[in-house]
Amino acid sequence: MKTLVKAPAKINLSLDVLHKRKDGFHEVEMVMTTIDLADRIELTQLEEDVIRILSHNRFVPDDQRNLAYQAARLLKDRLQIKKGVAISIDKVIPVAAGLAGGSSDAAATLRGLNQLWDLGLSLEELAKLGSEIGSDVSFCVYGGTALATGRGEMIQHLPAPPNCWVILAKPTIGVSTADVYKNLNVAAIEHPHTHEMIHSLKTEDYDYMCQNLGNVLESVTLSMHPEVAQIKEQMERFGADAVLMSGSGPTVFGLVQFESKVQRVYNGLRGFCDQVFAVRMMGERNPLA
Ligand SMILES: C[C@@](CO)(OP(=O)(O)O)[C@H](O)COP(=O)(O)OP(=O)(O)OC[C@H]1O[C@@H](n2ccc(N)nc2=O)[C@H](O)[C@@H]1O
Ligand SMILES: Nc1ncnc2c1ncn2[C@@H]1O[C@H](COP(=O)(O)OP(=O)(O)O)[C@@H](O)[C@H]1O
Repeated sequence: MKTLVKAPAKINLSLDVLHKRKDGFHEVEMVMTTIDLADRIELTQLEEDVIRILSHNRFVPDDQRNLAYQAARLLKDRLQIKKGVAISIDKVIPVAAGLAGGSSDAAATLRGLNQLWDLGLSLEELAKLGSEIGSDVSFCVYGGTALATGRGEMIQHLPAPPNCWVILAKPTIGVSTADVYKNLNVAAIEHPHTHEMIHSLKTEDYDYMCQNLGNVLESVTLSMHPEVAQIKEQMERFGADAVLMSGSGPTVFGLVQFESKVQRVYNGLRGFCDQVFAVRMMGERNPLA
């Protein structure tokens, strides 16, 4: 028995940090949306009681460090499932990029195993389990567009962003999310306009959405990796309507409303980065599986 699940990447249209919590995590306010750049996860039931990870990407761990492995382990332990699973990950989303690739693989594994093992869990129950794996996993269980608060695991659904293209450019460096949060000076934060961003989605106002993109982690990653600033400049120079770093980076995304401009921005970035993508926002939430 097999099931195939899509694991889409996310971008943060806005990312604010309110304060550092006693548990070491940061209290955040993030508007997130899924984009049409996805890993494909194939889950095959095994009679032997093991979890196997198969991936051709050398940056993806094939043991218990893999977030998809952790998702299967969590379901097996909580629901006392004795069956095994082979998890094959066709990796498309760049790794350690600020696009939640690992979190989305974990979320897709939760949704897929719910179906494969006929567990009957709701998306809410899967999202709650996912929050034990990582802060971004709950959002990835639902997909779509949402305001994420708490450490990222509290989800309020929002309307899909106005139709547009997203050009993504990832420099060869990888960024550690923990290091970026560690280097953030919470006292000096200039807060982005989260409520205005939400308003732009509710009123389907593309220009207002572009004006209100903001990410407080951007300046931290930029100071650690100046090449990210160069990519931002290129993206602006080639005509993207608005440009921002996603999550803790280093991926930079540019929004483009008209298809006629997409090729120009895409080609302009190809000379600077190996990994460049032109995709659509997904808008819609994930099906249960
Ligand atoms: C920055 C964001 C924005 O969407 O995404 P990425 O850049 O990783 O994609 C997220 O907040 C990342 O979420 P995720 O990658 O799931 O983080 P976790 O595994 O839970 O945490 C990794 C580390 O980041 C720090 N962390 C994470 C979330 C948070 N609200 N406060 C934190 O301080 C902690 O040091 C933690 O040990
Ligand atoms: N399924 C997975 N895909 C990618 N990375 C994974 C996965 N499982 C664990 N990891 C580890 O998680 C780290 C963060 O990866 P990723 O989720 O791609 O980035 P980000 O947190 O920036 O969105 C990587 O360095 C990698 O070692």
